[in-house]
Amino acid sequence: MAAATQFGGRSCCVVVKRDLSTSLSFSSSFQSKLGFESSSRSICRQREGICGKRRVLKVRCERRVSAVVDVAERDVALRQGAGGNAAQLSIVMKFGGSSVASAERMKEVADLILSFPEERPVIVLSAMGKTTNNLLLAGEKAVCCGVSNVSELHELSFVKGLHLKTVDELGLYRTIISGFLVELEQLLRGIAMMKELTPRTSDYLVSFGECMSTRIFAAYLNKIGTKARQYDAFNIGIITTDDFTNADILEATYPAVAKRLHGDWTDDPAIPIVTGFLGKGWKSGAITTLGRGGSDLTATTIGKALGLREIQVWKDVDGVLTCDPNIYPNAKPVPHLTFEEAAELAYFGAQVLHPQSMRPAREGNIPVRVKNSYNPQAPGTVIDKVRDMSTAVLTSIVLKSNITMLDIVSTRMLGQYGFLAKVFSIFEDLGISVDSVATSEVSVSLTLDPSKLWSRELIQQELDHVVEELEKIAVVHLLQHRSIISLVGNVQRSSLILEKAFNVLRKSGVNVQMISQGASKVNISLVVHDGEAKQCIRALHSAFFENSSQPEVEEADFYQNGSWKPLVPSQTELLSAEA
Ligand SMILES: Nc1ncnc2c1ncn2[C@@H]1O[C@H](COP(=O)(O)OP(=O)(O)O)[C@@H](O)[C@H]1O
Ligand SMILES: N[C@@H](CC(=O)OP(=O)(O)O)C(=O)O
Repeated sequence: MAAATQFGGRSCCVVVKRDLSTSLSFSSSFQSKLGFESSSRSICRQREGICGKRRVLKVRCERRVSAVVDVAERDVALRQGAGGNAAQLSIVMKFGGSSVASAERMKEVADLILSFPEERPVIVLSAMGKTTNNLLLAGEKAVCCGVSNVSELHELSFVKGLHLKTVDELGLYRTIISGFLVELEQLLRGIAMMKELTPRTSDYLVSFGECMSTRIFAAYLNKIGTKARQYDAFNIGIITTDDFTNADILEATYPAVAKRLHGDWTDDPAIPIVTGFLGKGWKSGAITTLGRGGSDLTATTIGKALGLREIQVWKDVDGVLTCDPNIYPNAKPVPHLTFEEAAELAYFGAQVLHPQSMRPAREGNIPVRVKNSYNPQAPGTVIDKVRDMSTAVLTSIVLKSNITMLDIVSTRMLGQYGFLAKVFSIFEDLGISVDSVATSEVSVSLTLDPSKLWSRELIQQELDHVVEELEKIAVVHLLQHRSIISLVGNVQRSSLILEKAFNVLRKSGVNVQMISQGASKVNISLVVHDGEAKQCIRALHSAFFENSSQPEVEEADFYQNGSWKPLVPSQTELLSAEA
C-alpha cells in the first residue's frame, strides 16, 4: 500500500498518498456520526482560498463534509515527502538561455547538476541562447518574404545550425531534433503563405526552442549515464489562460503537475527535464507562452506544485544585482531579498526575473536562489519570506524606459468626488493597466507601460483613444518618452532614501516629474525624462552603493562629531541647510 502523510484536524484530516492523490479521513467517532461505512472518502472538490491572513485549502467530499487546512501545513507535509521515507524530488533548478547556449555550456550545466548528488532535482530549461529572439524574427520576416524565400531566412539557418552543431558536439543522434526542424520550416512556410503571424501561431513557433533544448539535454544526460526524462510543460498539466504570448498559470496546474511528476518519479525515478516558458491554454488546448523570461515562472510553479525545498534559477550574473549591469557595470550582487522586493524589482523592469515568478514561491513559502551558472561559487541571491531589515536601506535601482505618463486634471472644482473612480473606469473599459499613480483630489498623474497595450502597431491610436475618453472629464497632458526609476528597498527608511536620492538628482540638474510610493512599501518610483534616466541611475548607484568612506548611509548622515543627530532635523537646521 502507498505510504501517506496527513494533516488537518483530529476528527477529520486530509491524507496525501505518495502518488499525490488525496482523500478525507475521519476518526471512528466522526465516521459513525456521519454514518459512513468506511473511515476514508475521496475528495470531490478542492479549492485554495484566503482565510484571515492564512492561505487555506478547502476540501470537500460527498454529503457536504469538508475540511479546511492551512496551505503552509500541507506544503510542509509535502516537502517532508508524502510517502514516508521515499527519496522525493527535492529542488527545482532552472537554467536560462544563456546557461545552455552551446554544447559546451550544456556539458557544464550537466556537471553542475551532478555536483549536487544529494539532490533529486527537477530541471527546467529555456531555449538555447538567443533562439526565442531568432524564432520571433523569423516569424515576422516570413509574413512578408514569400514562401519560396523561407528556407533562406538567416534566423532559420541560425536556429538549425545551432541545434545541429550542439547535437553533433554532444555526440547525439540528429533524429532527436530533425523532426522539429522540418516542422519549423513548414510552419514558417505556412506563415509566409497566410501572410499573417497571429499571437497563437507565434507561441507555437517559439515553443520549438524549449522543445528542442530539453530533448537535447535529456538525451545528453542519458548518454552520460544519468537517467533523465524529457517533459513538454503543455503535456504535464501546466494549464494557462488563453492569453497567447502572455498567459497566466491557472490553479488546476498545481495538482496536475504534482501528480504527473511525482507519479512518474515514484514509478521509475529519472531526472525530469521540463520545457520552461510553455503551457496549454485551458479553452483552446493550444500551446501558450508565459511572457518573455517565463521559464522562471515555470520553475516556481513546479516548486510550489511539488512542495519542494528550494527553487534555484541559474543565470549569467552573480545573482540579483544592485542595478542592471548593462546600464552600470559596477552593479553588485544583493545577498538577500524578500519575495515582495523581488516581485517589485521584476515588475518595475529588472529583466533578471519574470514579473509573476515570485507569486508561486511566496504562496508555497519556498526560498528562491538566484545563481550564476558561469560562476557557481558565487553565493548568489536568496529570496525569502523575511530578511533582516535592521541595516537595509536601498536594495536595488531599477529602470523602466519608454513609458508614457498622463497628467489628468479634473475640469470640475475641488470637492468633486468620484473623479478618480471615473478615470480608472476608463482604463478598465479600455483594458489598459496602469503602473504608478500619484493623486490629489482633482488631479492624477499616472504611467502606462506600452508593452501592456494590445499590439505595438496600435499604440499611438490607442493612446489617442484614451486621451479622447479622458478629455470628456478632464484636461489631459500626454507625456511620452519618460522613464520610471524604482528605488526598491526598506521604505521604513523612505525619508532617508528620498533625501539622498533628491540630493543626487538636484546635483545632476534633474527634475523629477512624478513620485509614487506603492502600498507594498518596498518601492519608491520617480519619473524622469528618458534622456536623463541612465545618467540618474549611475549617479544614484554611486551615492547609495559605492561611497565606501561612509560606513552606512544612515550613519554617515546622522552620526557626526561622535554623537547621533536626531533623525528629524530641527527647523533651524533645515533653514541653515537651505542657506
Ligand atoms: N538588477 C539586475 N540584476 C541582475 N541582472 C539584471 C538586472 N537587471 C537586468 N539584468 C540582466 O538580466 C540578465 C539575466 O536575466 P535573463 O536574461 O533572463 O537570464 P537567463 O536567460 O539566463 O534566464 C543579466 O544578464 C542582466 O543583463
Ligand atoms: N526562451 C524564453 C523563455 C525564457 O525564460 O528565457 P530565459 O530564461 O533565457 O530568459 C525567452 O527567451 O523569453
